[in-house]
This record gives sequence, structure tokens and C-alpha cells, in this order.
Amino acid sequence: MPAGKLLENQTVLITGASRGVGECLAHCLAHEGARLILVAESDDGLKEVAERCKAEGCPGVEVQTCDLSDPAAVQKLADGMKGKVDVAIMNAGVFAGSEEDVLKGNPEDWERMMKINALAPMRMIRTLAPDMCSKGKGAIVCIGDVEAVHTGPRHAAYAASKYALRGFCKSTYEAVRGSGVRVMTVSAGNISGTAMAEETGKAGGGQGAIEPQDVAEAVMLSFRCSPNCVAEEIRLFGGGAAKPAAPSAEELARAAARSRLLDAVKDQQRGLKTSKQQRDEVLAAAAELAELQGGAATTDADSLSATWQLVWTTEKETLFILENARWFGTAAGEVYQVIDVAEQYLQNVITFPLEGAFIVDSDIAIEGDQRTAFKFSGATLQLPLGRALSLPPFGQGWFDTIYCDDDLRVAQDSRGDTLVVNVQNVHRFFQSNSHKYGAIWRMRILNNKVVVLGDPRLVLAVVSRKNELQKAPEIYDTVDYLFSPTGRRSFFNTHDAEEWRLVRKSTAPAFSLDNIRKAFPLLMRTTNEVCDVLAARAAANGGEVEAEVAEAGMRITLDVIGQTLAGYDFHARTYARCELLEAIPPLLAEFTMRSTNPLRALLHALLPFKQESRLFRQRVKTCHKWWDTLLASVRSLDLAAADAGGDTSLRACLARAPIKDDLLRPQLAAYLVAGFETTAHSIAWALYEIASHPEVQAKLGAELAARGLLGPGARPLEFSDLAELSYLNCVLKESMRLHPVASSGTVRKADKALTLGGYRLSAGTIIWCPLISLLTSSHNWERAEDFWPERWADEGAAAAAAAAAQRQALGGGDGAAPCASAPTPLGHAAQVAKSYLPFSDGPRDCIGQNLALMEARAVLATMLGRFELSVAPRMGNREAVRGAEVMKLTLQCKTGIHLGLKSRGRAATSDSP
Ligand code: HEM
Repeated sequence: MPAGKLLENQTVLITGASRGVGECLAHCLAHEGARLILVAESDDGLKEVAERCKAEGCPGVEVQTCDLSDPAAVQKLADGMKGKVDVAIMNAGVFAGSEEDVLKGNPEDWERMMKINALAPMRMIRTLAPDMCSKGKGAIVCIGDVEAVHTGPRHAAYAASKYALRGFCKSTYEAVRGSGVRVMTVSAGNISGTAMAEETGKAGGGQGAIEPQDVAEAVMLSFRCSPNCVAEEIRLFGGGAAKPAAPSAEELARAAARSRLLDAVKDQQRGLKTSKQQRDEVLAAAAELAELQGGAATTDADSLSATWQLVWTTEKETLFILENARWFGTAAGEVYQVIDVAEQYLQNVITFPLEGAFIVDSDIAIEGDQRTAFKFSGATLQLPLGRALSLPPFGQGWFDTIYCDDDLRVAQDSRGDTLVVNVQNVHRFFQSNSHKYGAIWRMRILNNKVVVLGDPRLVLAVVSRKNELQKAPEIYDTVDYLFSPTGRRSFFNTHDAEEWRLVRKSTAPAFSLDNIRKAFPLLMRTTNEVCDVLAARAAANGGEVEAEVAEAGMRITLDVIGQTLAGYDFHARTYARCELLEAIPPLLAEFTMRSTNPLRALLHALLPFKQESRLFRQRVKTCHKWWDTLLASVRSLDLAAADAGGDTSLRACLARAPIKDDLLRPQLAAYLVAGFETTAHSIAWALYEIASHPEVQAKLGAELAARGLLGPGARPLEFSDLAELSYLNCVLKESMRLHPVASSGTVRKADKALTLGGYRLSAGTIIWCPLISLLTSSHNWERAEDFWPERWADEGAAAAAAAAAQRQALGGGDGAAPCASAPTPLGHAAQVAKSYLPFSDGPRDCIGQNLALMEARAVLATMLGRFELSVAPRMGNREAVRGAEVMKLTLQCKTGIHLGLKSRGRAATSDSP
């Protein structure tokens, strides 16, 4: 065990340790190196907690059962602990009876509560406190309730028992003060998942609920307190975190008007193909949007400064150039407006691919809430081969920003023209350029020459074993610092082919279908627990609730990867606060931006005190702390036992790999990062598509019903069902095509000169293979932009063959990759099917694809079996959802994927809410 843990060599007793706060405490304390004595009324669940603590590296765990309502049993327990424990945490408590008021309560229930909640801990303290005082050290913590601080008309006897405990603790605190022994009460209200919450019908939390993990963290805080001071009481109330507010009527109206505007400009080629009627529709939608914004200030540095891309305009000069670029021997590319308010600078750019551009520079000055004045300061016509023609400045004017949000801006200028611009995502940039320029095209990132591929055959040639091109350090090195404080690289981003081979080979057995299948029971438990939480919320809300399903997916996949990778349980499925879930998404967003703008790293280094820089450092530090936790957990595995039992889990494979800690740490980080977000967002996009297509949902419902997997009386999903749910597999496959979470694909570097697609590439060229270009281009697919699951299912022989192949892949354990055996597309040649590469291809393809597909299929089947889905109004229409796409290493929806979940009435399937 690494030195320096908070409770190293200390023995801690926890009562009520089989669940809830007691269980969370056990995990926290195990991490801090404590030996544990876990007590509960029965064995139920207690041994499992003990096993998990051992797996997390706890140096010693003992379990004891004790009926705390029996004074003799309590005294026996207390006597046995004398001289043995350094810390005693009195956590067990009951809420007996009902919520009735004092006039209707049952005295027998009162007696039970007094015995367990007050008299048992009092007896324990009476025995243990003097013993600790004689040693001059120790700590006693009682888990109380805020009902003993603020009492209402109900729960009278329960409150009385907690008052008694609080009083006894406070008095003991005074009595032992100065002896070196600490006594503290943690009073918490409405802890979700506790006996009280369950018995009062609040299981699963609700508004103002506190998670067991929150209480455990408060207790841990007291151990971290300086020895110079003592905490007497900590009171915890729910409602600290802002509850996601339901969208207001104004927000919904704005979202609808925004969608109308985007719909109106669609297919109009930036204004080149606009009829008079369409023009009036666009202007009316823009005016409506401006009015709904209520004249709120739209012109400030934050909202204006960005690189905006033209969506639609009435400006004649711009439309003239776009229409007639071919007269100058070129094609018109994109039109950008680059605004930097701090530098008082605006640049209008019309690109002429591949290397030309017409650039007009202006000085700007903000003149009011909406008005920005500009004055042209120069113009340049940039021609291929580095030639440029300077033109003189020629005028001035102003524009009013009538509407502006994070991604969309509408402006009207001094000549009466209207301009609709948006912020473009990097994946859509790749997609649209590949569509326009075809199989292979060039771009630059700072000084780097980049060649982008949109043809599946070229991509396959680049990623194949034959070429074995290494990943481009210019792009992948940005994540080094996240994966390891010392900059050691993982096999995901290493430049060292030998190191990659070693780790890939050592861990490959963990991803065989036979091995993945062993994680199925864990996956189902985790999925059902998350569904239980959502179902409890729906029940408390009349049967239906709005949920953010990407988060639900991440809570499932994080717990699964934590257990398979390191035998570590994050408990994310309980909806407890989870540091990694908070830290990783914004970090991945930052690293994605760094890969196309390396100057960001420099900015963070130059301005270390900016809030953005501080947050970045803090989050990276949090991740580094967790990598250490995972490392300790992997190293605590009993390898001899694992070898004897033929354990080929990822944890065992990594523990066995002949690598030292400094190299193992980044592998754990890479596996964790690659292994949960990707799958969760794929699940969320598929659920979105299902919710958006009622006919698809109905067909899926019928498929599940036919197998007894739908609604209240459904049987549990089994592993063998996954291969048989052929329509569900088509839906997932199509959704992963249309929303490829690994849109950026893979980026390689030519180590020597090579010929590709007839072009000679010099050594050092970066070769970018954005998978989105393969997966969504109309060069490769019929109805490329449509969600069309049926493309994967032929009614006749092809479907039967595909299902058989799939059965073999997921059930047969022959090691074949499931994507290779999934249905083939309708009406396309096999060669076109090669465009379907959501997991990349070749020796550096996704090692986790079997796990990912099993997870996605099982979660979709379970959620659909338990809920009917609808798209929440706050999502807006498809155009709005597309506008909210964002690449944060994975492709996701900026605002989350909010769906209405209507419970199908199945009872909870897990013990804990
Ligand atoms: C739907 C979910 C997933 C998708 C779409 C996906 C996609 C990909 C893609 C496209 C690559 C190649 C990246 C590159 O070349 O830069 C990749 C690599 C990788 N993936 Fe996944 N992945 C998914 C889930 C997972 C899971 C669940 C795990 C782990 C348990 C995982 C672990 C990895 C690792 C370690 C690599 C690097 C392999 C190497 O370089 O040899 N992925 N993934």
C-alpha cells in the first residue's frame, strides 16, 4: 500500500455498513488505508461490501452481525471492540412505523427507534470513549439527522431518538474535549436510499435529497481537519446543487422560433436559391426571434467574438462572388466572419479552395447594445502558390446584432441586408469539405501540412497493417498531460511501436467475446439500478419524467469500466456525486480544441491565474488522483489466485503485464477515458433517434414484446437475447453511422514519402481520417442524411444470414468483432459497407468494441423495455439538435439529450434505489 494515506494503520468500526451511508463510508475509508470492522443486523449485503473493500486495497476487513435493538448484544459488541478500534462510526439507524404524527404513533415503534438510534450508540460510546481517552487518541462519529435540529409536526418519536443521540454526543464532546479524542455528529436530512427514505416513500431521493456519498464525504472531511481544531457537528441539508430548471415558456418559444429560422434557410445555398416568399419567411422568423429576445443586449465582447460561418444572407456582393467564383477558375468555399472585440477587429473571408481567399479587414467599435460600427482597413486577394494581391480600403458602415446565442447570430446592416451566421464544429467542417472536395484534400494547422481523407479505400490503406503509420504526435500529444503527470504515454497515444504492441497484446484477451460476456451480469445490475432511479423519479412525478440520457449512460458505463478495468466501484449508478464525471467532459473539450489550436496550451501557461487555466489544472489534478486510486486497486489483485482461476479480466491482464507503475498509470487513464464516454454518447444518440421516430420505437417495442422483454411482466434480459434482437441492432448500427462519436477518427503521420490516391505525400505529412466523412457522406451512402435502420435489414436471406453471423459473434465466442458480423446494408455493394468504420480499422482499431456493443445493446433493450420515450420540448427540432452538436473528443449534444421517460410499470429490479 502506498505510504501517506489518511487512516493508515487505523481500525475503524462502522455500524449499518451493508448499504447507504455505511457502505459509502466503508469505500472511502478503505481508500484511505483503514482496516475495517463492518457491522450490520444481518449478513445480507455485508459480505459483498467487505469483498469490494478488499478489492479496493483495504488492508483488513472483518464483518460482524449484531441486533442493535438487543442491549445485551450491543454490550457484547462494544466490549469486543475495546482496545481494538481507533475510530467508531455510529451510523445505523431506523425509521420505524409511518409518517404519522405524535397522536397516532405506535409506542412499540418508538421503543425500537429509541433502542437502535439512541441507546445502542450511547452504550457503545460509554464503553469505547473511556478506552480511547486512556490512550489519548481516537474518534467517535455519530450520524444524526437534521430532524434533531428542525422538528416538524410529524416523525415525533424518530426526532426524539435523534435528539437523544445528538444530546448525548454533544455532552460527550464536552466531557472528552482536550483528551485527544474527537466526538462529532453529522446531521443530515433526507438521505436518499436510507431506511427512512424508503419507509417514508422517498426512496430514490427527490428534491433536496442528499446522497449517501455526500454524508460519507462530510465524515471524511472531519478526519482531514487539522489537529489544532475539532469539529463538533456538521449539518447537511439538500438542495445545494442547482436543480436543472424546466425550460420556461419564453425559452420554449425561442427554441421554436430558432428552429423555424434554421428550417427556413435550409437548402437555400446561403441565399443563392431564395425565392421572394422564402426571403419573407426568413425575415419574419428572424424578427420573431429578435422580439422574443426582448431587446436584451446582444453586442458585447463575449457574444460577438468568434469565428462565424455564413448560413444565409441577402448581401449582393457576397452572393455574386459565391455564384461566379468559377469565372475566376476556382470554386467558392466557405464564408467566415472573424470578430475579436478586444482587438476591435473584424475580418470577412471568402475562401477559394484549396489555398485562395478574399479577405477584407475592418476596424470595429461597439456603439450600443446592438450596434457595431466598422471601417474597412484593407483587403487582400490571396492566390494559390503563396501569391497575394493587396487592395485599398474602401468604406465603412454598421451592423445591428438583432439576435445572438452561443452558436447563432442574426445581424442587419446599414444597407438593409440581413446576415445569418453560426459557429461551425470541426467535425462538420471535415464532413462538408470531404463532401465537396472528395477523396483527398489538403489543409493546414499552423505550420503542419495536413491531408484529409474521405474515401474508405484510402483510409483502409492508411490504417492497414501494411503501412502501419504511427498516430500523429502533433494531435495526440495534447492528452499526454491528462494521462500521466510525468508525461508517460499510454498505448493509445504512444509513439513507441514496441510499447504499443506490449500493452495491446497483454490486454487483448480481456476483450474476447467469452471474456466480455462475463461482464454481462455486472452490466445488467448497473443498468437496472440506473433505471430504478429513473423509474422512482417518474413514479414521484405521476409516471413520467424528463431525464438527460447521456448522463444516465455515463453513470452506467463508468461503473462498468471501473469494475472491469480495476475492480473499482465508482457508485456512479446511485446518482451520487462523481468527481470524474465532472472533470473529464470539460477536459476532453479542452484537449479537442488544443488538437486544432495548439496555442491554447500556451495561453494557459502564460495566463496561469485566469479562471479557465486554474480550472483546467484543478481538473487534471483530480484525474491524476483517480489514476492513482485505480492503480492501487489493480495492484491489490491477488495475482496467484487470478492465475489459478484463469482470470482474464482487463484488471488481471493489466496486473500481469510486465510494466511498472509509471507505465501502467497512463494505460488505466486511457482505458477509462476511452471506455465510458464513447459508449454512453452512442447510447444517448440512439435513444434520441428512437424517441424521434415513433414508428421505429413501435417496431422495437414489438420485437421486445415478442421475446417477453417489454413492460410490467417482462423477464430479465439475457446475454443470448442480444444477438436475437436484430431490429434493435440495425437501429444501433444506423445511429452509430449518423452520429459517430469518434467523428475525428484517426490521425496518422507519414514517416517517409508515400503515394496515396495518386498524390505524392512528403515525409512528415499528417494524414487525417475523419470517420464522419466516411459514415455520413452521400458519396458512400444512399439517403446519407436520413436515419434509416432498414438499410441494414433485408427481409429475406440477408437478414437471416446476418442474424446468424451476429449470433455467432455475440454468443459464439469465436473472437470475431461484432461490427464485422452485423447486418450488411441494403442495396449497397460490400465495398461500400467498408465505409462503416465507427471503430476505425487495422491493428490500431478500437480494442473495446465488443464491450461497447454489448453495453449499448443491453442498455437500449433494458431502457426500451422499461420506458416509453419521447423527445423533450427543450431539445427543439432536428436542426436545433444538429446545431447543438459539439466535439469534446466524442461527438455529443451540447445541451445534453433530454428525453421524456414514461414508465411501463415494471417493478424495481435492484435492491438499492
Ligand atoms: C461506441 C463506443 C466506442 C467507439 C465508437 C470507439 C471508437 C474508437 C476509435 C475510432 C478508435 C481509434 C482512435 C484513433 O485511432 O485515434 C478507438 C481506439 C481505442 N478504443 Fe475505442 N471506441 C468505443 C468504445 C471503447 C471502449 C468501451 C473501450 C475500452 C474498454 C475503448 C478503448 C479504446 C482504446 C484503448 C483504443 C486505442 C487502441 C490502440 O491504439 O491500439 N473504446 N476507439
